[in-house]
Amino acid sequence: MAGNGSGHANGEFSFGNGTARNGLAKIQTHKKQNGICHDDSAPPVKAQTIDELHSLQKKKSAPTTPIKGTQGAFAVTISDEERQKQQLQSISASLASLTRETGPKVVKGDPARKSETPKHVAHAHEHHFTPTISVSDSSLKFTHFLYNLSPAELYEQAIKYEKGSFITETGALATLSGAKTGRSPRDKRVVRDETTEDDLWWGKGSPNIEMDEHTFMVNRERAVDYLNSLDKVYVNDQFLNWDPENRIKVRIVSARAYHSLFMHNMCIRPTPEELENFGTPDFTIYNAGQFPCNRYTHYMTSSTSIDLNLARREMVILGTQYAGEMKKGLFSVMHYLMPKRQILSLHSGCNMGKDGDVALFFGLSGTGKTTLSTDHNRLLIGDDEHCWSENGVSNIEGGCYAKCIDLSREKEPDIWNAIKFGTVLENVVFDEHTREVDYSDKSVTENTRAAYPIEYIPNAKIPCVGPHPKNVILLACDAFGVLPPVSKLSLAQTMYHFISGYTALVAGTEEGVKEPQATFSACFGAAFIMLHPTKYAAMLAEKMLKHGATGWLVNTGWSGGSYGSGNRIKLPYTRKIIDAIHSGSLQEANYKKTKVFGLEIPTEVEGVPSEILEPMNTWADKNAYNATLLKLAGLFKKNFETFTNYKIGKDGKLTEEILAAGPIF
Ligand SMILES: Nc1ncnc2c1ncn2[C@@H]1O[C@H](COP(=O)(O)OP(=O)(O)OP(=O)(O)O)[C@@H](O)[C@H]1O
Ligand SMILES: O=C([O-])CC(=O)C(=O)O
Ligand SMILES: [Ca+2]
Ligand SMILES: [Mn+2]
Repeated sequence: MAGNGSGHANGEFSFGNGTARNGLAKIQTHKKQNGICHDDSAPPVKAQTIDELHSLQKKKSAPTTPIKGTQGAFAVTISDEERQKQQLQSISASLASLTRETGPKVVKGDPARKSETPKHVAHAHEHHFTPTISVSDSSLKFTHFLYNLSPAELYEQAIKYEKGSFITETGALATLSGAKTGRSPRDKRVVRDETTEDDLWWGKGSPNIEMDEHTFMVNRERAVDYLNSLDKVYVNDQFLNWDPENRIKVRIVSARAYHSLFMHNMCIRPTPEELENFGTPDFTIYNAGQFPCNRYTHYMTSSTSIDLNLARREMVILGTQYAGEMKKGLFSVMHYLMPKRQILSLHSGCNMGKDGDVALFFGLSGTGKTTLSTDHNRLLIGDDEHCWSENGVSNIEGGCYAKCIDLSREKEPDIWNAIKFGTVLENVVFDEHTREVDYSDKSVTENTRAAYPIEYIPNAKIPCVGPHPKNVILLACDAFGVLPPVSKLSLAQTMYHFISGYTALVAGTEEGVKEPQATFSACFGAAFIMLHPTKYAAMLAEKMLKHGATGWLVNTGWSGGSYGSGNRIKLPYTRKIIDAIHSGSLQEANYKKTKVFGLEIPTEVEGVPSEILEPMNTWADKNAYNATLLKLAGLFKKNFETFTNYKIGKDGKLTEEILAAGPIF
């Protein structure tokens, strides 16, 4: 009966009578001189009212280090007031309608906080504004903007206002991307004008579906009107590219806290000081994804349109809330801007050994860039988008975007541990009570994803830059199960496979793909390139030659049969293969040449059963193997026909070598 108020030694139970030694303590009140009772167990709070008490909870955040350029004798110091005003003007310019003289009033802050009276108000578009009765209602309303909110603030916004937002057991923000759970490449359009006409890759095989300037403006206005019709929008001002000389300033205007947090994680986060001096962005995204495009508009073939205008440096998103569109839209922009500066942009992961040896991991969606570049024994430079310049490599992004389907703590511990507070978890299924995520559940989609800042990986290399690559690893997830787990490539073979960009597209990342199927995607990312593939290929060949990098082809796909009968190569084996590439031991191995594809395969790799290194050994039916091998070779040949008329680089010799480096049968 312990704890019941009375503890008689003999175990007898009784209620205390108030005077007994062991009974309940008698309530004592201290009589004060004025006769008022005080609960003085703790010092009183420094507030007179509840509102005042709540106002004490938060303190004003401000940059703590001095702002660059304001310290010198001739430095112009602008006041906080002035800076706020400039920022407001910049954002109201972003939100301005291009057809109406007055837009909504733009104010900073959360409309839910009624007590905070806006300090500054700007009219989106202010020139010759004469109030007349013909002014529309939209010019009288307020649009609030929430500027570079922190993850904690965005969590609160998402949970309060966005259905389907939940905190998981480990603290991640689980969210739904809506009807679209993958990118929509058939709805990605690029404005064809005088400059892009000659610069860009158009026509067969190109990802750049054309649209005209006028249609872009129609969609832009539609997106801006939608955003302005809301009570509030989110604005992110961030950077792309860790190379300080080639850093790009981006602004993302979006309607959802989910989108703002996603981009907070995926782009490079400015310091408070950098944000103060941000100025005008180099590129702006208008994400009105909840709102469809208008099918009566010219060029529109569905209710989704992702429109890129390079001259205006703007992108408009209508009809899809899949956040990957923003990430990959900006990647397309980099694929245009960087080659203009002789810098090669790459759809690759990148990591570095303790001794400074850098490896690039190319591959289409789902082939293992994120999984294999996230390596406990190496420093992570980035998982998806890089630049290779005269100075070495640099990550374009500030975060990672990992596939989560069947994620396990054992096989991918670093990614597992990165799924914590601040991480966006898209389209996963979780227990309604414990909020434990079931990573094997595909009920919403196969393409479940986690977006987290790169520093969530313990051995991230920050700043995310490194020296010139030593190994260039081409990842292919071969659903046919005929490509060897690893082969060493000549430069010509590397170029052949880079231009081919083969994989079996894993279900889900692109809309409408339900099971693996053979895909060829030039430069392992045709959906994102803007120039002709041979332009990137020539740059890669030149850089690999100059810096003595070795090319490798790694099959992270099937072994022992095609999809359906064989199995995916075990991740621990692939990791062993990658280890041997990094350590240099695979360079020294004995090799033999395969039939048809002419690939050099090692006879031994430490930690990998030797019999799987030659795919034919793993197939029970050798005839089926040979037939499948020839079938795939035929698909390669057919795909490469488009490129046979192009010269790669200055040297005609390399072009011929590349053509000869494909399958021969
Ligand atoms: N042998 C293997 N090698 C690599 N990945 C494997 C292997 N077997 C299974 N996988 C799984 O395949 C997926 C690879 O996805 P990953 O996120 O690395 O793709 P990605 O190349 O980064 O694609 P994206 O560009 O779409 O982000 C992971 O879910 C991983 O667990
Ligand atoms: O873009 C996405 O949605 C995911 C990704 O990295 C890719 O598909 O290459
Ligand atoms: Ca990835
Ligand atoms: Mn990718």
